[in-house]
Amino acid sequence: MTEDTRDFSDLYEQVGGVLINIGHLSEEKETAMELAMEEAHKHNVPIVVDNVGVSSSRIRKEVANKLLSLEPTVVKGNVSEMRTLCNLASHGKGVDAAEEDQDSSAMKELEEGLLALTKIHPNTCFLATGPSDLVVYQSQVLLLQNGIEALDKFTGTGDVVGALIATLLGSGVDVLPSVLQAVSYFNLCGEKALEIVQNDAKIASIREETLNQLSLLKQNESWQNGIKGDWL
Ligand SMILES: Nc1ncnc2c1ncn2[C@@H]1O[C@H](COP(=O)(O)OP(=O)(O)OP(=O)(O)O)[C@@H](O)[C@H]1O
Ligand SMILES: Cc1ncsc1CCO
Ligand SMILES: [Mg+2]
Repeated sequence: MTEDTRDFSDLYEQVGGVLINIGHLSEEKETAMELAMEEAHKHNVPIVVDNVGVSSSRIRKEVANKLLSLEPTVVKGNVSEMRTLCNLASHGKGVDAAEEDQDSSAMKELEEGLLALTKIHPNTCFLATGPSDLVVYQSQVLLLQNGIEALDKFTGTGDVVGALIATLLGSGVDVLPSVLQAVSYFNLCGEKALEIVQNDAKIASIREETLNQLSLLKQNESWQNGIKGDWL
C-alpha cells in the first residue's frame, strides 16, 4: 500500500499483516522495506516477503537476503526465485520461473535447500510456487498440486498469492494453514475459472474469471475438499 515511511505509524495501528514485494525495487524502497519489517515486529504484525525477480539481479539477491535476516513470517517466490535464495543454480529470467527448475530432481534439490534454510531461520515458512507448490516450515514439508498452467502465463499470480497469505495471517490464522489455504484457494479459483470459460480459453478470459472466483469460490463451504497435496 505504501512505500512512504511517514505512513507507517498510522498504518501499523490498523493492519493485521504486511506484504513486502520487492518487484519494483529502488534504493529508497530497500530502506523503507527494512523499516517496515522492524515496525512490523514492534507491532507483532506477521510479515510476508515476496522475492519477485530475485534470480535476475545481484542487488535483488542482496536485498532478499537482508530481508530474510529480519525474520519474516513467510518468504515466497516461484521455484526459480526460491532456488536463488537457497544458493542453488537458477534458470529464472526476469520475474518468470524456468521449466528446468520445475522437474522432480530440481524440486527435490529445492526441498533440501529450503530445509537447510529453515535450520538457520526456524521462525520462517518458505513457499516455492510452480506446477507443484513446495511449503517448508521447520521440519515439515508439504507439496501442493492444484492449479492450471495458465496461472503461469499471466503475470501477477504470485503477487495475489502473497496478498492472500498476508490476509490470512492478518486475520489470525496460523502460519502453515495460512500458506496452505492461500495457495490452494487461489489455484482452485484457477481450476474453477478454466471450467467456466472452457469455450473461450483465452488468457484474459481465464484471468478475469480467476479473479471473479476470488470472491465466489468461498461461497461453496466445502471448497477445501478440492485441495490436493501430500506431506513429504
Ligand atoms: N504450471 C502450473 N500449473 C498449475 N499451477 C501453477 C502453474 N504455474 C503456477 N501455478 C500457480 O500459480 C500461482 C503463482 O505461481 P507462480 O510460480 O507463477 O508465481 P510467480 O512467478 O511468483 O508469479 P508472478 O511473478 O507472475 O506474480 C501459484 O499458486 C502456483 O501454484
Ligand atoms: C510486483 C511486480 N513488480 C514487477 S513485476 C511484478 C509482478 C511479478 O510478480
Ligand atoms: Mg509467474
